[in-house]
Amino acid sequence: MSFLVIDIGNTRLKWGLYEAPRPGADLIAQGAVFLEAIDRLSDEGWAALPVPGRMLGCAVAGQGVRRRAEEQLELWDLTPRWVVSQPQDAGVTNGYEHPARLGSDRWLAMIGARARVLAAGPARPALVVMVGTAVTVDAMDADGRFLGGLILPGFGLMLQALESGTAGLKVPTGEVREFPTNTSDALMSGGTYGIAGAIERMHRHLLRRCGAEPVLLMGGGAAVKLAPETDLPFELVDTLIFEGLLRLGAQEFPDG
Ligand SMILES: Nc1ncnc2c1ncn2[C@@H]1O[C@H](COP(=O)(O)OP(=O)(O)O)[C@@H](O)[C@H]1O
Ligand SMILES: CC(C)(COP(=O)(O)O)[C@@H](O)C(=O)NCCC(=O)O
Ligand SMILES: [K+]
Repeated sequence: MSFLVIDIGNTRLKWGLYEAPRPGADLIAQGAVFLEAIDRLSDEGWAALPVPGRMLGCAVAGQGVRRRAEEQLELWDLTPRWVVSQPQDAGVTNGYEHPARLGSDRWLAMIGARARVLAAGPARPALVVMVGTAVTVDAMDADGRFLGGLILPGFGLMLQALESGTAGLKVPTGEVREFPTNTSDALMSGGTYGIAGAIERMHRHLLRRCGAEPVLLMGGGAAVKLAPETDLPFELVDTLIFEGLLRLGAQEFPDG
């Protein structure tokens, strides 16, 4: 039975239709829309899709946005199910003080990352970086224990904050330069190196804590902007959250 996965972030809703709720299942179709366009999904992106049999999603953009997505899901006879971060699931242990307060997108990305690490060989620590509206840098040890993570503003939010909080920083988009010599480049380089620096810092913390080189996995809409400035070896994976949803989906819907 086909399986619809949905990831609602603070900028865009990403969706994917898989052939079954099972890790490694074939992706039949996928798409992404800005939150403003959610209300058109049933008329546009979803209109011609084969009817999904099951659905599982995560939503960190608030109740109102989630409800708008649920209205679009009425196109089909589906029960919407949304993931809440658990103390432990799918081989990952949640070290947050209040496990349910961890963003469900982060939780799913770590579940997806854990499966990837184990599939690639002997267990290793992992650094899971999601570059979206916000940037999260989450550390997981070789036993699948989430140790803790950082939250930073993403590219858009950093620039918006600087633009609205100052008189002299309303400038066109710049380039990343080692030694920026104009305002545009200074802003773009500051944001990029700010995020890259946080990743390097957390990588160091994790290496020190675990005594083993972590795998660095990066995803999210703006991960490609960061990739050229990341000196550490990394892997770009845009489907980490979907992979987490497939794993949880396989548990939730064991007979497909
Ligand atoms: N099509 C696009 N147009 C403009 N910016 C984009 C686009 N896709 C991704 N981005 C960048 O990625 C960020 C959002 O990534 P996304 O993964 O959709 O975030 P979220 O999960 O928070 O909704 C934006 O802040 C922007 O920098
Ligand atoms: C950190 C986030 C805002 C990231 O959201 P995104 O950039 O994917 O839109 C989201 O995961 C969230 O609201 N988390 C809850 C707080 C926490 O994880 O501690
Ligand atoms: K994010």
